[in-house]
Amino acid sequence: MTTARTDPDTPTVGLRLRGVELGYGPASAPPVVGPIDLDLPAGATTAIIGANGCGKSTLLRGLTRQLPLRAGHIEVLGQDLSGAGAREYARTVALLPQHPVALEGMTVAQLVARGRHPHRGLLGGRGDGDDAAIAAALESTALTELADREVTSLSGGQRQRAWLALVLAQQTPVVLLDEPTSYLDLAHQVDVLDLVRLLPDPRSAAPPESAGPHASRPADNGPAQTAGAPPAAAPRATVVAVLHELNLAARCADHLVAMVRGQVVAAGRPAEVLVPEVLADVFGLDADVMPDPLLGHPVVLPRGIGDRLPPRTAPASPTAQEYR
Ligand SMILES: Nc1ncnc2c1ncn2[C@@H]1O[C@H](COP(=O)(O)OP(=O)(O)OP(=O)(O)O)[C@@H](O)[C@H]1O
Repeated sequence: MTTARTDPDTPTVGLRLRGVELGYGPASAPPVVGPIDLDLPAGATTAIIGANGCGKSTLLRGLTRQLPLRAGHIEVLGQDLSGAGAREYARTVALLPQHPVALEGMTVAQLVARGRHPHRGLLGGRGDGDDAAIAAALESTALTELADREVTSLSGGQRQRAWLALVLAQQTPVVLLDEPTSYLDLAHQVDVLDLVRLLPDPRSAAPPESAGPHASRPADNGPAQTAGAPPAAAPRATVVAVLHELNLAARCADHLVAMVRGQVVAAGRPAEVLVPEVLADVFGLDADVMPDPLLGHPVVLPRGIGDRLPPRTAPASPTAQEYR
């Protein structure tokens, strides 16, 4: 497993699952997820991959307590938060759901401000810290100029960034994202994932600039303590994202978890998980994998499914030079 830090005072496991089972309907129905034991590294980015319907979103719902555990327990940053109230939990763990819906008439700024609710007392008003967190979240998602627009009037990608801004404004040390890039163009996908994978842990005094959207990518996909951009004094948030785009997952995540039918079948660094045997197990996909020539992370080259494979000797394709 990838471990993010060596400091003995900070937990190296962000989320520790033991015997976790999740499901819908009567308890007698078979679980959709589990039982699973899983350690996700603290201060690092984990991507969960797997075929449609294998239980990725269900697992995230369990991690945010939207879905009660049928069995087992989850430790968050070394703590048992099972007895914590909803507000307290939401100060530690934030979720960007797969299909969030904004209220009609709500502006981007109003939506993002909802991320501050867990930080206020029951009668508490909005303070300077709230305004700063909202402004920073809008800026890092490039939405400052759209702050007064109604969320429902935005494009799919802008809307997705608005929801991400809400999660950023929540300033939690654990951030869960269910397909955060599904409506984004390629540049915004890279931008958003680079933003979230460098999110500072809000419990530290890290300068917010360390999570800037254009911060550079470490070359080797290594664990957090070797990542090039943030200084050693800026611990990162624990981020868990469901991602379908395997090459982006390999580029942006320190750690991958592959699921099949509610079970974890592989977990580790991208180069350990994205191998042809695992891709065949998880997706029924025949694929080659090779290292990215510049960044070093694995790149998946899908060849086909089962016996519907195209011929291996493809006709010569035009070179980049010929396109120019
Ligand atoms: N609210 C629900 N009630 C009953 N069954 C559900 C519910 N939500 C999901 N399921 C079922 O649980 C299984 C896992 O669904 P889940 O959404 O967790 O998969 P996923 O891996 O996130 O899929 P996708 O990649 O398509 O988003 C599926 O069989 C799905 O039909």
